[in-house]
Amino acid sequence: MQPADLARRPVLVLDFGSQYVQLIARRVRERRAFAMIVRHDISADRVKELDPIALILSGGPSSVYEEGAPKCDPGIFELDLPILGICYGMQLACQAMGAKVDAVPSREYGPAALREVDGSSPLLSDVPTGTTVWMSHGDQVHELGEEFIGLASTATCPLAAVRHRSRPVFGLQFHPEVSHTALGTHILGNFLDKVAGSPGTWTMEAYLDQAVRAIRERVGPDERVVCGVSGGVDSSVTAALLAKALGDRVVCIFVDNGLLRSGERAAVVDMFGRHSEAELRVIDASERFLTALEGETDPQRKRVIIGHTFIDVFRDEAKSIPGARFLAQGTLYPDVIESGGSPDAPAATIKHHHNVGGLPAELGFELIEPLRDLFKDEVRRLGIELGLPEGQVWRHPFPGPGLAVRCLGAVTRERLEVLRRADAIFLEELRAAGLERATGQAFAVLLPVRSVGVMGDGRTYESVVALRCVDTDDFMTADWTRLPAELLARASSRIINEVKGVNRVAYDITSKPPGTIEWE
Ligand SMILES: Nc1ncnc2c1ncn2[C@@H]1O[C@H](COP(=O)(O)OP(=O)(O)OP(=O)(O)O)[C@@H](O)[C@H]1O
Ligand SMILES: O=c1[nH]c(=O)c2[nH+]cn([C@@H]3O[C@H](COP(=O)(O)O)[C@@H](O)[C@H]3O)c2[nH]1
Ligand SMILES: NC(=O)CC[C@H](N)C(=O)O
Ligand SMILES: [Mg+2]
Repeated sequence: MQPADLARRPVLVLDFGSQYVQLIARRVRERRAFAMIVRHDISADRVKELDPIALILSGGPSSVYEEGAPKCDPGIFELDLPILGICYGMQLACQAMGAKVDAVPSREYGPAALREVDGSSPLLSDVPTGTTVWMSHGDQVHELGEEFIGLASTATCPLAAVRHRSRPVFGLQFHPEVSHTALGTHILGNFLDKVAGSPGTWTMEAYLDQAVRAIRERVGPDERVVCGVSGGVDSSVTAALLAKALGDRVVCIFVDNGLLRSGERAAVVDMFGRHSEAELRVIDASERFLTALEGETDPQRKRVIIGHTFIDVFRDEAKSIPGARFLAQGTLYPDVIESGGSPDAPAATIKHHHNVGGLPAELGFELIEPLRDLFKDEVRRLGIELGLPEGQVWRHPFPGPGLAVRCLGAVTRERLEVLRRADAIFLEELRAAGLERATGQAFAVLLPVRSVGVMGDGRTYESVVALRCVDTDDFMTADWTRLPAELLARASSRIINEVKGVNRVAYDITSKPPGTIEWE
């Protein structure tokens, strides 16, 4: 087997509803193995098809002894694959093989120190006694039965780590994936390297080779790929990847949907011209988008309208591109998860990302989405690997539905213009303060309310703009940026003075969760 193929064999993370399931996937990738999150009840047959090197059973809010608690297909324990159960996952694996699980009298949340560590076990190799681990449980394994052996304890948890006597099955009652568990990534690494035999070669370089090969296998010599580009990181990386795989059989399409920021169209065309060899077509579809959005105020319906209109525009343009069977998009893992996940890993729908949940049923293209498994920071590393310029790689994201999901309420040309000007001022001030690169994403939102003010001794009754700026690497979680008060003051005063129709500016101090980054 080629090293690249072995690198590509996944570690499947079975999702039992843990808050931390994404984090487990990230940690696995940090140890250079390829993680895929799948539903907890994935069948043993499907697992065999996916050909993983190991399984990780996540934690979860349920108790294994409750009616209706999520279970896995018992067949997965018969596949002889290395398995690591974390918290609920450990309780489930132990219960499935004869152990007893019960509620503990006092629940355990937060730090605990490991004792009686069996350092001869591969899982806990180089993990000293006294290591701090993070606990979050109200149940625990009481009687191990015949098949398991304890590997470590804490003051209140006699079985903090266990292993099966003869199979490569391990369990951790604590959470190795959270950063508060000292050596957590090391312990996961022990499982991957020493138990599962992971080659640790899942690098961005290996990913790139693999992705290029897969594209070449799919697209025939007379076929072409239409690639939606927005100037954003994800689509620029997608376009560069396609150009590497297919040369001039890629046609890039940038749609001006009338929802772009101030100066964006010219900047994108300029950047693309300087750094890409691929053909770029710019389509002015603003009339079409704004007409389709007329009178719509519901956030999900706005996204669906935009997703459909994008596809209509791509389809019309593809008529003049012979052999255009494929549409490429820069879809990332968070877009998929927030849109409700995939059949292998369903999740709650948070919002229809225009490029996933907002797509029409009949696409008219086959999709190529080489970044679908990646987080944003991984895409940025891939961009660097592909030689994209720094400015492009570190650009703040801008969503495909653009200003439509920041213009709360009805989307009209007039309201878009107000928003565009306020947004430009905020970004100008952020750049002037040298803080663009240090922050994850920043923008203005136009609220559908008016407030009373006093300007020039007279009463005003005008719109409110909210400013949002967040710190994040992966855009799955985020905290609001503690921007300097002087910067906020300057932005606020300039927006009110320079943008007619706005008399109040607010700063959004909500993290994600519970908020999302965008307001709609
Ligand atoms: N104006 C546009 N014209 C053509 N395609 C677009 C446009 N906006 C978005 N897309 C398509 O939708 C995909 C998802 O958009 P998204 O904003 O998530 O990614 P991006 O714009 O490439 O990167 P970033 O997240 O950094 O903004 C893009 O990768 C691209 O394929
Ligand atoms: O191309 C996109 N189409 C969409 O429909 C969409 N919705 C949100 N986003 C971007 O995704 C990231 C996470 O956003 P939320 O916290 O608002 O869900 C942030 O970077 C958002 O800007 C989108 N990008
Ligand atoms: N974090 C978890 O996986 C918790 C598992 C189980 N609900 C418990 O309380 O022990
Ligand atoms: Mg974008």
